[in-house]
Amino acid sequence: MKVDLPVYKGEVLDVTIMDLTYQGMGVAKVDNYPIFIENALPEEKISVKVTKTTKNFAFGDVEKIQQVSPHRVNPKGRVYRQTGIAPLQHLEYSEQLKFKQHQIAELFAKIHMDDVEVLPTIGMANPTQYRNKAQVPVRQVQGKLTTGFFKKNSHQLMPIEDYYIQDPAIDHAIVVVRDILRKYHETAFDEFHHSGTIRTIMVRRGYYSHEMMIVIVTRTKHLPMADVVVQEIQAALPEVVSVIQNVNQKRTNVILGPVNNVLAGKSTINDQLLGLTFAISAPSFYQINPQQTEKLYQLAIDQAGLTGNETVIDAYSGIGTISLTMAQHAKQVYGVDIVPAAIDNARQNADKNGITNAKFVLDSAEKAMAKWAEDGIKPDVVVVDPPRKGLDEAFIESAAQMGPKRVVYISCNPSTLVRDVQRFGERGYHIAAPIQPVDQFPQTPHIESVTVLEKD
Ligand SMILES: C[S@@+](CC[C@H](N)C(=O)[O-])C[C@H]1O[C@@H](n2cnc3c(N)ncnc32)[C@H](O)[C@@H]1O
Repeated sequence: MKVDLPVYKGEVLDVTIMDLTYQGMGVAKVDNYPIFIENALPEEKISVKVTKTTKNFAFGDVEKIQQVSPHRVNPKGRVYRQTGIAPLQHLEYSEQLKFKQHQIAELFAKIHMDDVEVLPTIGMANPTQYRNKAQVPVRQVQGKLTTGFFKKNSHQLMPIEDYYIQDPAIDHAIVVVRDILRKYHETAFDEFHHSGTIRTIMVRRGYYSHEMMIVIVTRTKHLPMADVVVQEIQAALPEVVSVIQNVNQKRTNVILGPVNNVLAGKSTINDQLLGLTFAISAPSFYQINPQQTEKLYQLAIDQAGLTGNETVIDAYSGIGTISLTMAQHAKQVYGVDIVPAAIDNARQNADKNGITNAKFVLDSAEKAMAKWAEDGIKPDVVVVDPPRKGLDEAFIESAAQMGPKRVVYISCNPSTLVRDVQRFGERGYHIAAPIQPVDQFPQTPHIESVTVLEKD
């Protein structure tokens, strides 16, 4: 059935921006029909060109900003917007922090939990150059092996050397590695023909340790001239303690493949968090904003209310960062993660820090939780830090059955947080303190927060 829409593709019209979506796009409405517009801020009056219409909403591009928001700041340039590296960079930082606070509050209000208090977001003094990890695609651009970022919603590589939100030492390393790969005529990955060698360069750098890991992700098992390439990388970048070839032969958007060959140095780098040392391997998760992570973890520790006598479960433990920090204030900690390298690192990290009251299992959190419940483990506190999709319902069921006094929920996605809080609510848990957002991802719309739930 043909639907009459209030706007048509190609139309240019004047609108006022009312709001920002969770992705940081401006929202205007024509007869209640929303148009989502990049690089448009609330209260701005703009001329928008409609680029796409669907039954329920449209997308548009800014043609001209007629009235500029007082909160608009000088962005770094078009490429940064087009690639989505820093989609909120045009919004004053203090407003970004408010935006994140309000996003969480609004999502709770939508499910009629208006009484949930959300505190102002804890931000950074310098909200740029914070990322300790980069994964940049490598493609052939104008006949040359090139590094950069994909244009949004495409696989068109835009060459970039200054990534703005990454540690500048990492930006420098990417250019150095790119030039060495060019010098030895390595070929860039071609997705369309599934040919060429180098798919991605990944760099990790310890914030305190300055140890650097370079991961060269290849489509092929063989990396031509590997010896000289590695020698030159080590000579040019003295901080490098680990060079790894990761082999990913699949036709996939997943960045890392299953095979990691250490080409030089160690398989891990070390870094510190809250005074503990952690070994981190290529496939393991490690928080990307170390300065904010310390604030986040400290909050989680405080909210857990540990006195030294508690049993704690840290589900989605990664390399054991939260588990081991909490183990210093608890009787026993159990951690679980689904990635084998992360659990190897977690066990190694317990030894490294002389911590003997933390036990790690390799499993899915939902299965481990069910087993621990069967084994009669009675945690006082359950800490969860799941990926964006949030918690599995079976996990929540087992957690509630175990009856911990507190659940500390570290969330990187407010939508799934809200859903999971409701599910905990159905099983006798309520929010016990104001939710605290911590800005782990300045210049982007991503929102991290800590929520504490207590048994009714
Ligand atoms: C957001 S990270 C948190 C890691 C850790 N807490 C930290 O702060 O470094 C989420 C972790 O969940 C793990 N993960 C994803 N799905 C899982 C599952 N079903 N069961 C257990 N762990 C899972 C990932 O490997 C990753 O280490």
